[in-house]
Amino acid sequence: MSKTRVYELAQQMGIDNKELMARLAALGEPVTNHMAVLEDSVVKALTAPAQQPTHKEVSQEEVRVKPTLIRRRAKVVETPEPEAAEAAAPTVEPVQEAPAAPAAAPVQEVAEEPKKPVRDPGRAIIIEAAPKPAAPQAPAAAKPASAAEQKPAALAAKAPETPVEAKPAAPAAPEAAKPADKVEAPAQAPQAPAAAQPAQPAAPPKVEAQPEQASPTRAKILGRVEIPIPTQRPAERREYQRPANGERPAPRPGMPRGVERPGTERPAPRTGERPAPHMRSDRPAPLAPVEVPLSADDRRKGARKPAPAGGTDYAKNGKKGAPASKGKKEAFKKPDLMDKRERVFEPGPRSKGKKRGVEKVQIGKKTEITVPKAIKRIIKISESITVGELAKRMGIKATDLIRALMKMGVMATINHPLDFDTATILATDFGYEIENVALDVEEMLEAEPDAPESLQKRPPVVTIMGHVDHGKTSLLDAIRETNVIAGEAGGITQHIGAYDVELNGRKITFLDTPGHEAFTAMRARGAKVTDIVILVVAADDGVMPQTREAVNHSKAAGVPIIIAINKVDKPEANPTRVKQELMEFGLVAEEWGGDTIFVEVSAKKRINLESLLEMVLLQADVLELKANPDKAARGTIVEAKLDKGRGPVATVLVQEGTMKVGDYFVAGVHYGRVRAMQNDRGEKVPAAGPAMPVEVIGFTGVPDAGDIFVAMADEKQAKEIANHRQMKLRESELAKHSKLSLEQLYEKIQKGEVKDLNTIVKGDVQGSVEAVAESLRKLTTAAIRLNVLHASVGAITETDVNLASASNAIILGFNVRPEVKAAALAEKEGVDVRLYNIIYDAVDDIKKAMEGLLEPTFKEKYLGRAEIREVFSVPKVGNVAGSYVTDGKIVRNAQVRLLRDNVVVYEGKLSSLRRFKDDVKEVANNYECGMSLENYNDLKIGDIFECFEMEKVAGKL
Ligand SMILES: Nc1nc2c(ncn2[C@@H]2O[C@H](COP(=O)(O)OP(=O)(O)OP(=O)(O)O)[C@@H](O)[C@H]2O)c(=O)[nH]1
Repeated sequence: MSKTRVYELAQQMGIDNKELMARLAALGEPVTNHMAVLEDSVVKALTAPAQQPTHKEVSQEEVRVKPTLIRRRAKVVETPEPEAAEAAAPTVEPVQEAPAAPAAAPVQEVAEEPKKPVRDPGRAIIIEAAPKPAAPQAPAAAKPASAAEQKPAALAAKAPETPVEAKPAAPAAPEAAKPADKVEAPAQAPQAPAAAQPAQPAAPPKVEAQPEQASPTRAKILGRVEIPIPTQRPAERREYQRPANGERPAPRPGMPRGVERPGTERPAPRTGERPAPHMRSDRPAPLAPVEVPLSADDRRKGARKPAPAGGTDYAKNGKKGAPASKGKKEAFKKPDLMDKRERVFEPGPRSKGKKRGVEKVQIGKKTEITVPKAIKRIIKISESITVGELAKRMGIKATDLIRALMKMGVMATINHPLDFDTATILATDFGYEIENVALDVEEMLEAEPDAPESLQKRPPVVTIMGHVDHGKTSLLDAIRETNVIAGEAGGITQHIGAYDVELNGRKITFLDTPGHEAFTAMRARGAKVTDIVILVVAADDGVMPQTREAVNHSKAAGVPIIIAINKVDKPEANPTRVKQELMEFGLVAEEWGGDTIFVEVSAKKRINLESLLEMVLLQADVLELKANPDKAARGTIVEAKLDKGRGPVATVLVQEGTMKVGDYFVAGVHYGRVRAMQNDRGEKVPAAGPAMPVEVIGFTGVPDAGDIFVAMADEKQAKEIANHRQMKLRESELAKHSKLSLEQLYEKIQKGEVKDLNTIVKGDVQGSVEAVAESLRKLTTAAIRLNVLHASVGAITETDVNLASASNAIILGFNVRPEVKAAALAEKEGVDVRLYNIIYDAVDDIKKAMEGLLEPTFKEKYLGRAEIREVFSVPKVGNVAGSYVTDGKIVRNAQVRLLRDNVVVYEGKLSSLRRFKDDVKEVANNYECGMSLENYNDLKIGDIFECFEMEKVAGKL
């Protein structure tokens, strides 16, 4: 003992090197590092004071119970706490290598002890603590057994008794010495609390010796709980049983948390084999001497807590009390909470129980049935609503709604748009009401009927139509120029899509979009702009196909026609023939007893232009065209464009009211404020009255020709309506449905929605067109009248589709095809285009549709087109067409028809389809290929192959 180093002494005392160094410094023996050698006197000085202040004395009482067993009882004499001394449990140490016997002994010995402390749960810890001072001794006894593992423990055990003995052991197993030192510390501080704390590391060797019986551990539990708890692993068992009976064992709440865990803390013995000076269980021990005033309970807690908590060294420096009380709180509260939770949520012992419990609670909440207030059961929709949106607003699953729809015979997806009626029926089933707010918006925009006294005469709006080259543009220009020269000179003519001319102080507005295409396109958009149509027919050419079309379009729109027989200056002009030809359309000249105005003019020679205008004014008088100029403006967009400098610009034809600069307005899906207006002569105008065309700047977007323009009271309103329309547009695009198809006809007839069936007939020869038209007219019944709006020779054009769209008509084609653009437009507009080879089939279809018997089972699906660029004659094969695929694709096994000037000349199958020398299944767009037809050799350059296939369609009726 002559040489004791700082770190050794620190270990012996169970304190940090630093702390020891601090104490040394306090003693006036400063050291520089932990390796410094201390004199015996210094060591004594350091260790002695710890004993003096305490009022406790610890002595060992050894009794050799058996030859292999020594019972050591630590006698603690403590003035304030005599119980502690009593509580000092006897420890039994195995002597020699006889693990079984000593193991049994301690149980017996210890079992006696708990009796006292059992009354107070806190005392249970004393019982646990009691063996601890003895525990170090146990290994001491084991030491001779020369079990290397036990060495440290043995040293530790010996240390308190005969430190001199322990010393030699230390060099032999320096590592092992550490635990010994730890244990030694309490020995040096023989007070009960100090002794209690090191117990934990000391106990393990016993357990190791007796792994099966683990008597020390068991002893603790038995002493602590005093209920019939199984002797083996009580803590674990309790843990396991807890969820099963849903409640914790009674003693638990009263017990500090830390106490319970030692049961699970079996690995503790390792401390014996693997010295761990840092372990928290050791820490309280060295500090114990300083904490003399602590109660026995506190000491116990302090001793127990660190190990199970595996936590920090909060037991130091007097903080001990706090965690202990916290532990109690937890001990009382947490089990309560757990119990509640278990009772409520945990049906079984599984850990998943918690989750399940949570789920159950949620399910419980969901089952609450709440009926929304009446006001909340009204769903406002605009025109249409998707299935998903309706379900969302009703708070039901979309699948439920889809199921309800299926019951109604409607197969729908979540994005399927529902119209107002369907939505109403569905919503009623679910206890909701549907309110159509779209109607409100449109109602807001509806023109109020004007009081008769507020109406004033307005200029007529005229459109010029006619066949190509009959002089429409020339006539328009002639009228305008004449008028400009006659009127205000100097103005720079602007093309704004419309202009007005003046005659005898009266104005006439001309729409500068000659041709019935524009007229019908605008009408198809719902705009009724034109009051009078001037039909130009060249006197030298007579009635031509487009003349007929123009007549039909005008008639379909119900607009009166004035015939301008043009080019009368020409020598070959024959106005009488024109009059005769037009009689066929019911346009009979006045001098021949009819009511149609005919004017013979010459645009070139400016002949009779004034009388033409006079006739227009006369017709306007007949029509009594009037409007109220003293209200907010309403009109139609005639033309619109995006100007680089000015942004969106549109020509508005005011139809009623007066438009002023600064007015807010809405036009189609756009809105804006009139920033500036100018007329066709480029003059700025502050206001525009009825029938006056003006170019307006101030749109937020480019509107479409035919959009209705309405001046609004304020911007907010205009914006709201425009947004609403945009939404509606999107919805209607989604809900795109045909205007009228033959399949729907019967249904609509039944509902009384259709009184007139309008058709447009197109054919390859005039004879068949007339025959079809005549046959169709004969189908007229009392319930439904069949109108042939237009019948002509040639391909189905965009104009035909527009007319059909505007008049809700069906197009019937005989041996003709729609032009590509026309087909696309028909698809877009939802116009039903039916193509036939036999007249009988067409008439029969209409008849069946009217009777509700139409059962279409196949529908043609267009695949693509190829144009013949070259024709080769191949021996034994026949003619092969070198073709170029211009649209879609050509498929070898699909059906094909050969079109010559859009007239079907052959329909059948391909006999071959090749790319270079290879037979191919299909050829895509923009590729060349060789094609030949089965049993048909008349192929010509410029012919078109149209490839299609027949698709089976479920009968809709
Ligand atoms: N002799 C004579 N020629 C005329 C008269 N009106 C027009 N033309 C001529 O007829 C041709 C066609 O005139 P346009 O005004 O272009 O006919 P359009 O109907 O507008 O023709 P598209 O715009 O192609 O539909 C021009 O060469 C004109 O010079 C006329 O009154 N007399």
